[in-house]
Amino acid sequence: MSSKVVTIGLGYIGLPTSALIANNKISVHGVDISQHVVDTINSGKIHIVEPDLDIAVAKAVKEGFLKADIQPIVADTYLIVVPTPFKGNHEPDISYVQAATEAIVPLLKEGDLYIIESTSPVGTTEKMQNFIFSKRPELKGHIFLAYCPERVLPGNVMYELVHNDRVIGGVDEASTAKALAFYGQFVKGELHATNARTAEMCKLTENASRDSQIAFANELSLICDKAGINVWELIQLANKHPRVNILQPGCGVGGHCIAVDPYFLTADFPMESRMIAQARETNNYKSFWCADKIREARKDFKLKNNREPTIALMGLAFKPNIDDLRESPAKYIVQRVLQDANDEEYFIAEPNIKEHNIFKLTDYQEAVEKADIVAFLVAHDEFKCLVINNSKIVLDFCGIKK
Ligand SMILES: NC(=O)C1=CN([C@@H]2O[C@H](COP(=O)(O)OP(=O)(O)OC[C@H]3O[C@@H](n4cnc5c(N)ncnc54)[C@H](O)[C@@H]3O)[C@@H](O)[C@H]2O)C=CC1
Ligand SMILES: CC(=O)N[C@@H]1[C@@H](OP(=O)(O)OP(=O)(O)OC[C@H]2O[C@@H](n3ccc(=O)[nH]c3=O)[C@H](O)[C@@H]2O)O[C@H](C(=O)O)[C@@H](O)[C@@H]1O
Repeated sequence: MSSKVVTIGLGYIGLPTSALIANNKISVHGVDISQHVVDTINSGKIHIVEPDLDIAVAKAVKEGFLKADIQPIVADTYLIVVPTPFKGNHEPDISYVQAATEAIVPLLKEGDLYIIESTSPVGTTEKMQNFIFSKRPELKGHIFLAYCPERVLPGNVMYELVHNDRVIGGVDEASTAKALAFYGQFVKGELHATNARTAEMCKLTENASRDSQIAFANELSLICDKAGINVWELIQLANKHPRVNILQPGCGVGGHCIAVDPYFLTADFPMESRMIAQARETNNYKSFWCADKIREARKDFKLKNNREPTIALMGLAFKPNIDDLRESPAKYIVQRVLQDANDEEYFIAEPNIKEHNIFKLTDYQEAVEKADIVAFLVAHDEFKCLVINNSKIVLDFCGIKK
């Protein structure tokens, strides 16, 4: 049983995890390189948006079980929850995991448990094991190392952290057993034991699988557009088959997970992961295609009406009903269509954010009223209730009217 946990990285995953552990009356020392993050948490507040997280953090800090700091301290369990982005060439960047590990190497002692939760390329846990033992050879055989990926869905993190099943893979059986006992203290979902490489691969598989399934839906949308078939109706009908379950097409795939993690496979296994790579390309191409459709609609309108149209671009977030713009296909489309246009021809609407440092935002109802062409990029709930005058041209890339 853990008496002291150090979590490294207090973001969307590290902070909720720290609060959950602390609220199970286990002392947590949360570490982040951002002084703002540390100060905010120590004042009992939060720096990210996630339902019920504020209550969990306030309680944990007030009761003295959660403290944030810039530096780690001696503990018996260390959790690595730092970002794992990709570099410009789509190669995984594990430098944050490396830096976080470096920071705790001097603190490690016999019997300690080291766990990586960050989404990582296959072999990362073994790489960190080798790194730790290169610095501290006397720890060989005396500490436990494991990988346990996080699967929570933003917006429902506090529930899923407790109730989701977890896949836990140690570098050896003793490490797996030790990590299972750790998570058993606060997870109610089932805990599945495996080895570290399989656990790493499992996380990448889950997100690559979803990416490929969305690519299939996006490919269908391209075929249907050419064939003059309503893709939303088609998918609804196909899904009436007992063994078919097609996902929804959209304007591309965004967020910092599904649009990123499959590259961790294509970078390391380029010859073996051609379908996964193709799915990434299909989903990226879909955003490009949507931008071109908007440009075409603009040209057609100009030819028919002898004037430039006004265009409403509806949504900037990477998926419905959130304010997160990371890797957002809608944002990419807006940037692309604005390249060859005058700002005054466009109204950009994103009901989940108040202002943006690059785009001038317009109220979504006003945008629709003023526009000749309305392009729906994100299926936000607000947009579904809009009544649109028949005189307007509607480009529905996300199934608003399905
Ligand atoms: N956000 C999500 O929905 C999910 C994320 N993941 C994975 O979890 C990992 C963490 O992601 P998020 O929490 O979303 O990232 P985030 O960007 O919200 O938070 C990471 C935090 O780590 C801090 N940090 C960076 N380097 C550090 C260091 N050397 N020492 C201490 N702190 C450091 C940053 O200042 C930041 O506050 C990533 O690998 C991500 O792919 C997995 C499942 C879901
Ligand atoms: C396999 C899986 O469902 N992974 C989840 C995913 O969270 P995320 O919010 O990124 O996933 P998402 O809701 O599928 O959205 C990703 C992107 O895909 C698009 N999307 C999604 C479903 C669909 O039918 N069509 C579609 O176009 C969304 O609009 C968005 O742009 O990635 C998370 C992560 O790994 O960080 C993971 O924890 C979550 O459980």
